[in-house]
Amino acid sequence: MAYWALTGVTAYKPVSVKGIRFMSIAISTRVRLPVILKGDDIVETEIVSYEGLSSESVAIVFPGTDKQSDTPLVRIHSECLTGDAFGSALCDCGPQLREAKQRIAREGGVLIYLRQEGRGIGLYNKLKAYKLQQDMAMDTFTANRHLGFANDMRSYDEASAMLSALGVSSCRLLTNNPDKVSALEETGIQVTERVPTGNFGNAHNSRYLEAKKSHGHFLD
Ligand SMILES: Nc1nc2c(ncn2[C@@H]2O[C@H](COP(=O)(O)OP(=O)(O)OP(=O)(O)O)[C@@H](O)[C@H]2O)c(=O)[nH]1
Ligand SMILES: [Zn+2]
Repeated sequence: MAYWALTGVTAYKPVSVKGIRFMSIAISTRVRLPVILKGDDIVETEIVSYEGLSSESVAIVFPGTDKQSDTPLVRIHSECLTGDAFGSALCDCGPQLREAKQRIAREGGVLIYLRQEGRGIGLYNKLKAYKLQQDMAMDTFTANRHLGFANDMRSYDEASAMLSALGVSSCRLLTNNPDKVSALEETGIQVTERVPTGNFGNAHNSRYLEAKKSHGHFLD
């Protein structure tokens, strides 16, 4: 199911032309956003909002993006309130987001922050999935299915449209997730290189990382 169908919010739906899906969205607001990388190391970015999305997803454009070749470094990050904001050790999202900001700040590029919490099932359902993992020893994907969802409910059509609206038609993608690479290619954004994101294992997320690996993630 597409994400906008899950959330019940109407967005402009993608149309298919010669097998490539397109979405019609437009940039709404671009505004300066200084971002703290570490200590007093601050980078001047721009945050971008859009019209026509199913949720309030944003792009963060780092300086130097337009000076790069035609293939900026891009990270498409799905929202994880627990990991991104609270520093949860149950997943690897927090360290991945920090890594992405630091790497993209070094050379320019774009961070797409998709409001697809819990792989698209939403925060409260993700917490239910955590409960099943903790009480019934289910893995992250089994817990999703137990709740009546697919393994992964995300769509990257909007991410692709957000990049296109910024003039990005090809990129180097910071990810270990093969689905993100193929989804961008299917929507007409060329991925010239998959740049691996780090392996941020700890004592609490080993089962989560193992489950991702068994579902095709490139994790060593
Ligand atoms: N349903 C569910 N979602 C989870 C769980 N743990 C983390 N997540 C969500 O998984 C998503 C991870 O997103 P990303 O880091 O962008 O993507 P990824 O698929 O791990 O791929 P990478 O690009 O390699 O990081 C976030 O939306 C988290 O909220 C879980 O146990 N159950
Ligand atoms: Zn997370």
